[in-house]
Amino acid sequence: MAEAHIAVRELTMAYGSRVIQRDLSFDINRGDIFVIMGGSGCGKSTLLKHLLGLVEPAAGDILYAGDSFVHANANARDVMRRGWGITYQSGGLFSAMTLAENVELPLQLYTDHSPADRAAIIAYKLALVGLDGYQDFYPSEISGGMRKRAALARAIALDPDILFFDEPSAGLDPISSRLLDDLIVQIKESTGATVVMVTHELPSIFGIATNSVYLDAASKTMIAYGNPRELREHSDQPVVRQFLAREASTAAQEKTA
Ligand SMILES: Nc1ncnc2c1ncn2[C@@H]1O[C@H](COP(=O)(O)OP(=O)(O)OP(=O)(O)O)[C@@H](O)[C@H]1O
Repeated sequence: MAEAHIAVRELTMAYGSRVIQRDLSFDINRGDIFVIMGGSGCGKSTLLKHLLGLVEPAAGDILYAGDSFVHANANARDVMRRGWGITYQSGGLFSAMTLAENVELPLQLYTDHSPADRAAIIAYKLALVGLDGYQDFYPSEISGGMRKRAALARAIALDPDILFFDEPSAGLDPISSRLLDDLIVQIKESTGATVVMVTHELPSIFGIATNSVYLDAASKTMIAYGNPRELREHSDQPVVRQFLAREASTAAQEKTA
Protein backbone atom coordinates (compact mmCIF):
# COMPACT_ATOMS: atom_id res chain seq x y z
CA MET A 1 0.00 0.00 0.00
CA ALA A 2 1.23 3.50 -0.79
CA GLU A 3 2.62 5.43 2.14
CA ALA A 4 0.26 8.05 3.56
CA HIS A 5 1.13 11.61 2.65
CA ILE A 6 0.14 12.64 6.17
CA ALA A 7 -0.26 10.09 8.94
CA VAL A 8 -1.81 11.09 12.26
CA ARG A 9 -0.99 8.62 15.00
CA GLU A 10 -2.63 8.43 18.44
CA LEU A 11 -2.71 12.20 18.56
CA THR A 12 -3.97 13.85 21.73
CA MET A 13 -4.49 17.60 21.63
CA ALA A 14 -4.86 19.73 24.75
CA TYR A 15 -4.65 23.32 25.88
CA GLY A 16 -2.96 23.03 29.28
CA SER A 17 -4.77 20.30 31.16
CA ARG A 18 -7.91 20.59 29.00
CA VAL A 19 -8.00 17.77 26.47
CA ILE A 20 -9.73 18.78 23.23
CA GLN A 21 -9.42 15.48 21.30
CA ARG A 22 -7.61 12.25 22.06
CA ASP A 23 -6.39 9.15 20.20
CA LEU A 24 -6.78 10.47 16.67
CA SER A 25 -5.29 8.07 14.10
CA PHE A 26 -5.92 8.42 10.39
CA ASP A 27 -4.17 8.76 7.04
CA ILE A 28 -4.40 11.47 4.42
CA ASN A 29 -3.34 10.01 1.09
CA ARG A 30 -1.63 11.74 -1.81
CA GLY A 31 -4.15 13.52 -4.01
CA ASP A 32 -6.91 13.41 -1.39
CA ILE A 33 -9.18 16.35 -0.78
CA PHE A 34 -9.46 15.68 2.91
CA VAL A 35 -12.01 17.43 5.10
CA ILE A 36 -11.86 17.85 8.86
CA MET A 37 -15.49 17.93 10.04
CA GLY A 38 -17.39 18.22 13.29
CA GLY A 39 -19.66 20.45 15.32
CA SER A 40 -18.71 23.85 16.63
CA GLY A 41 -15.85 23.81 19.12
CA CYS A 42 -14.93 20.14 18.61
CA GLY A 43 -11.32 20.98 17.71
CA LYS A 44 -11.14 21.25 13.92
CA SER A 45 -8.98 24.38 13.90
CA THR A 46 -6.91 22.93 16.69
CA LEU A 47 -6.22 19.86 14.55
CA LEU A 48 -5.24 22.07 11.62
CA LYS A 49 -2.87 23.98 13.91
CA HIS A 50 -1.30 20.69 14.99
CA LEU A 51 -0.85 19.60 11.36
CA LEU A 52 0.85 22.95 10.68
CA GLY A 53 3.07 22.68 13.75
CA LEU A 54 1.58 25.83 15.30
CA VAL A 55 0.57 23.89 18.41
CA GLU A 56 2.48 20.92 19.86
CA PRO A 57 0.62 17.68 20.62
CA ALA A 58 0.05 16.50 24.17
CA ALA A 59 0.79 12.98 22.85
CA GLY A 60 1.12 11.10 19.58
CA ASP A 61 2.74 11.86 16.27
CA ILE A 62 2.16 13.41 12.85
CA LEU A 63 4.21 12.04 9.95
CA TYR A 64 4.72 13.64 6.56
CA ALA A 65 5.66 11.07 3.90
CA GLY A 66 6.74 8.76 6.70
CA ASP A 67 8.86 11.30 8.61
CA SER A 68 7.81 12.51 12.03
CA PHE A 69 7.09 16.23 12.11
CA VAL A 70 6.59 16.22 15.87
CA HIS A 71 10.07 14.84 16.54
CA ALA A 72 11.84 16.70 13.74
CA ASN A 73 14.33 19.45 14.56
CA ALA A 74 13.77 23.04 13.45
CA ASN A 75 15.69 22.62 10.17
CA ALA A 76 13.86 19.46 9.19
CA ARG A 77 10.54 21.15 10.03
CA ASP A 78 11.44 24.08 7.79
CA VAL A 79 12.16 21.70 4.91
CA MET A 80 8.78 20.00 5.40
CA ARG A 81 7.00 23.37 5.67
CA ARG A 82 8.51 24.47 2.39
CA GLY A 83 6.21 21.99 0.66
CA TRP A 84 3.04 23.48 2.15
CA GLY A 85 0.72 26.17 0.89
CA ILE A 86 -1.62 27.69 3.46
CA THR A 87 -4.66 29.89 3.06
CA TYR A 88 -6.27 31.29 6.16
CA GLN A 89 -9.93 32.04 6.72
CA SER A 90 -9.48 35.79 6.33
CA GLY A 91 -7.34 35.30 3.22
CA GLY A 92 -4.40 36.90 4.98
CA LEU A 93 -3.32 39.11 2.10
CA PHE A 94 -1.20 42.14 2.93
CA SER A 95 -3.49 45.09 2.31
CA ALA A 96 -0.68 47.54 1.52
CA MET A 97 0.61 45.30 -1.27
CA THR A 98 -0.83 44.72 -4.73
CA LEU A 99 -1.89 41.20 -5.69
CA ALA A 100 1.36 40.78 -7.64
CA GLU A 101 3.40 41.87 -4.62
CA ASN A 102 1.47 39.50 -2.39
CA VAL A 103 2.21 36.55 -4.68
CA GLU A 104 5.81 37.67 -5.07
CA LEU A 105 6.49 37.67 -1.34
CA PRO A 106 7.15 33.92 -0.89
CA LEU A 107 9.18 33.92 -4.10
CA GLN A 108 11.37 36.69 -2.74
CA LEU A 109 11.71 35.03 0.64
CA TYR A 110 12.39 31.47 -0.44
CA THR A 111 13.77 31.40 -3.98
CA ASP A 112 16.56 33.08 -5.88
CA HIS A 113 14.53 33.59 -9.04
CA SER A 114 15.40 36.70 -11.04
CA PRO A 115 12.83 39.54 -11.11
CA ALA A 116 11.88 38.50 -14.66
CA ASP A 117 11.30 34.89 -13.59
CA ARG A 118 9.31 36.06 -10.58
CA ALA A 119 7.14 38.23 -12.83
CA ALA A 120 6.45 35.24 -15.09
CA ILE A 121 5.50 33.05 -12.12
CA ILE A 122 3.24 35.77 -10.67
CA ALA A 123 1.44 36.17 -14.01
CA TYR A 124 1.03 32.41 -14.34
CA LYS A 125 -0.29 31.86 -10.81
CA LEU A 126 -2.73 34.77 -11.00
CA ALA A 127 -3.98 33.50 -14.36
CA LEU A 128 -4.41 30.04 -12.85
CA VAL A 129 -6.86 31.44 -10.29
CA GLY A 130 -8.67 33.58 -12.86
CA LEU A 131 -7.11 36.91 -11.86
CA ASP A 132 -5.34 37.72 -15.06
CA GLY A 133 -5.15 41.50 -15.39
CA TYR A 134 -5.56 42.20 -11.65
CA GLN A 135 -1.89 42.24 -10.75
CA ASP A 136 -1.80 45.90 -9.79
CA PHE A 137 -5.02 45.88 -7.77
CA TYR A 138 -4.95 46.12 -3.99
CA PRO A 139 -6.93 43.57 -1.92
CA SER A 140 -9.44 46.27 -0.92
CA GLU A 141 -10.23 46.91 -4.59
CA ILE A 142 -11.50 43.41 -5.37
CA SER A 143 -14.38 41.21 -4.16
CA GLY A 144 -14.20 38.72 -1.30
CA GLY A 145 -14.18 35.78 -3.70
CA MET A 146 -11.34 37.33 -5.68
CA ARG A 147 -9.37 37.90 -2.46
CA LYS A 148 -9.71 34.21 -1.63
CA ARG A 149 -8.44 33.33 -5.09
CA ALA A 150 -5.54 35.77 -4.76
CA ALA A 151 -4.65 34.15 -1.43
CA LEU A 152 -4.71 30.80 -3.22
CA ALA A 153 -2.38 32.16 -5.91
CA ARG A 154 0.04 33.17 -3.16
CA ALA A 155 -0.32 29.78 -1.45
CA ILE A 156 0.66 27.98 -4.67
CA ALA A 157 3.53 30.35 -5.53
CA LEU A 158 6.14 27.82 -4.41
CA ASP A 159 4.40 24.79 -5.98
CA PRO A 160 3.43 23.15 -2.69
CA ASP A 161 2.55 19.50 -2.55
CA ILE A 162 0.08 20.02 0.29
CA LEU A 163 -2.51 22.79 0.40
CA PHE A 164 -4.17 23.64 3.71
CA PHE A 165 -7.41 25.62 3.86
CA ASP A 166 -9.20 26.95 6.92
CA GLU A 167 -12.87 27.47 6.05
CA PRO A 168 -12.07 28.45 2.44
CA SER A 169 -15.57 29.56 1.55
CA ALA A 170 -16.41 31.38 4.80
CA GLY A 171 -18.22 34.61 3.98
CA LEU A 172 -18.75 33.80 0.31
CA ASP A 173 -22.08 33.62 -1.51
CA PRO A 174 -23.00 30.15 -2.87
CA ILE A 175 -21.85 30.95 -6.41
CA SER A 176 -18.43 32.30 -5.39
CA SER A 177 -18.12 29.40 -3.00
CA ARG A 178 -18.83 26.93 -5.81
CA LEU A 179 -16.27 28.68 -8.05
CA LEU A 180 -13.68 28.39 -5.30
CA ASP A 181 -14.44 24.68 -4.90
CA ASP A 182 -14.03 24.17 -8.66
CA LEU A 183 -10.74 26.03 -8.49
CA ILE A 184 -9.49 23.90 -5.60
CA VAL A 185 -10.23 20.75 -7.62
CA GLN A 186 -8.63 22.20 -10.74
CA ILE A 187 -5.47 23.19 -8.86
CA LYS A 188 -5.30 19.86 -7.13
CA GLU A 189 -5.57 18.11 -10.49
CA SER A 190 -3.05 20.30 -12.28
CA THR A 191 -0.47 20.22 -9.48
CA GLY A 192 -1.14 16.80 -7.93
CA ALA A 193 -1.23 18.44 -4.49
CA THR A 194 -2.96 16.92 -1.49
CA VAL A 195 -5.64 19.21 -0.06
CA VAL A 196 -6.56 19.39 3.63
CA MET A 197 -9.40 21.63 4.70
CA VAL A 198 -11.62 22.55 7.59
CA THR A 199 -15.10 23.36 6.38
CA HIS A 200 -18.72 23.38 7.52
CA GLU A 201 -20.06 23.74 4.01
CA LEU A 202 -22.00 20.66 2.97
CA PRO A 203 -21.94 21.53 -0.75
CA SER A 204 -18.12 21.59 -0.57
CA ILE A 205 -17.98 18.47 1.55
CA PHE A 206 -20.13 16.48 -0.87
CA GLY A 207 -18.90 18.24 -3.98
CA ILE A 208 -15.16 17.85 -3.65
CA ALA A 209 -14.05 15.86 -0.58
CA THR A 210 -12.61 12.42 -1.22
CA ASN A 211 -12.06 11.53 2.41
CA SER A 212 -12.80 12.99 5.84
CA VAL A 213 -12.61 12.64 9.57
CA TYR A 214 -15.38 13.61 11.99
CA LEU A 215 -14.33 14.91 15.41
CA ASP A 216 -16.90 14.51 18.14
CA ALA A 217 -16.96 17.14 20.90
CA ALA A 218 -18.85 14.96 23.39
CA SER A 219 -16.58 11.91 23.33
CA LYS A 220 -13.49 14.02 22.47
CA THR A 221 -12.34 11.70 19.73
CA MET A 222 -12.95 10.85 16.08
CA ILE A 223 -16.09 8.85 15.47
CA ALA A 224 -16.03 8.59 11.68
CA TYR A 225 -13.44 8.40 8.93
CA GLY A 226 -14.19 7.94 5.25
CA ASN A 227 -15.79 9.42 2.17
CA PRO A 228 -18.46 11.85 3.43
CA ARG A 229 -21.05 10.69 0.89
CA GLU A 230 -20.68 7.14 2.19
CA LEU A 231 -20.70 8.31 5.80
CA ARG A 232 -23.97 10.18 5.20
CA GLU A 233 -25.63 6.92 4.20
CA HIS A 234 -23.75 4.30 6.17
CA SER A 235 -22.05 5.75 9.25
CA ASP A 236 -22.92 3.72 12.33
CA GLN A 237 -22.92 7.02 14.27
CA PRO A 238 -26.32 8.80 14.16
CA VAL A 239 -24.69 12.15 15.01
CA VAL A 240 -22.50 11.90 11.90
CA ARG A 241 -25.43 10.99 9.67
CA GLN A 242 -27.40 13.92 11.14
CA PHE A 243 -24.52 16.32 10.64
CA LEU A 244 -24.19 15.27 7.01
CA ALA A 245 -27.94 15.29 6.40
CA ARG A 246 -28.36 18.84 7.76
CA GLU A 247 -29.20 20.22 4.37
CA ALA A 248 -31.91 17.66 3.72
CA SER A 249 -33.47 18.14 7.15
CA THR A 250 -33.36 21.95 6.87
CA ALA A 251 -35.06 21.75 3.49
CA ALA A 252 -37.70 19.39 4.90
CA GLN A 253 -38.37 21.73 7.82
CA GLU A 254 -38.76 24.67 5.47
CA LYS A 255 -41.22 22.69 3.38
CA THR A 256 -43.40 21.83 6.36
CA ALA A 257 -43.18 25.33 7.90
N1 LIG B 1 -5.50 28.95 22.21
C1 LIG B 1 -6.43 28.30 22.92
N2 LIG B 1 -6.32 28.16 24.26
C2 LIG B 1 -7.26 27.51 24.99
N3 LIG B 1 -8.36 26.94 24.46
C3 LIG B 1 -8.53 27.04 23.14
C4 LIG B 1 -7.58 27.73 22.29
N4 LIG B 1 -8.03 27.65 21.01
C5 LIG B 1 -9.18 26.97 21.05
N5 LIG B 1 -9.48 26.60 22.31
C6 LIG B 1 -10.65 25.81 22.74
O1 LIG B 1 -10.53 24.52 22.14
C7 LIG B 1 -11.80 24.03 21.71
C8 LIG B 1 -11.72 23.69 20.23
O2 LIG B 1 -11.55 24.90 19.48
P1 LIG B 1 -11.38 24.91 17.92
O3 LIG B 1 -11.33 26.35 17.50
O4 LIG B 1 -10.26 24.03 17.54
O5 LIG B 1 -12.75 24.25 17.47
P2 LIG B 1 -13.45 24.24 16.03
O6 LIG B 1 -14.01 22.87 15.86
O7 LIG B 1 -12.48 24.72 15.01
O8 LIG B 1 -14.61 25.29 16.27
P3 LIG B 1 -15.51 26.14 15.23
O9 LIG B 1 -16.23 25.18 14.35
O10 LIG B 1 -16.46 26.83 16.13
O11 LIG B 1 -14.58 27.05 14.51
C9 LIG B 1 -12.81 25.13 22.03
O12 LIG B 1 -13.43 24.81 23.24
C10 LIG B 1 -11.96 26.37 22.19
O13 LIG B 1 -12.54 27.25 23.11
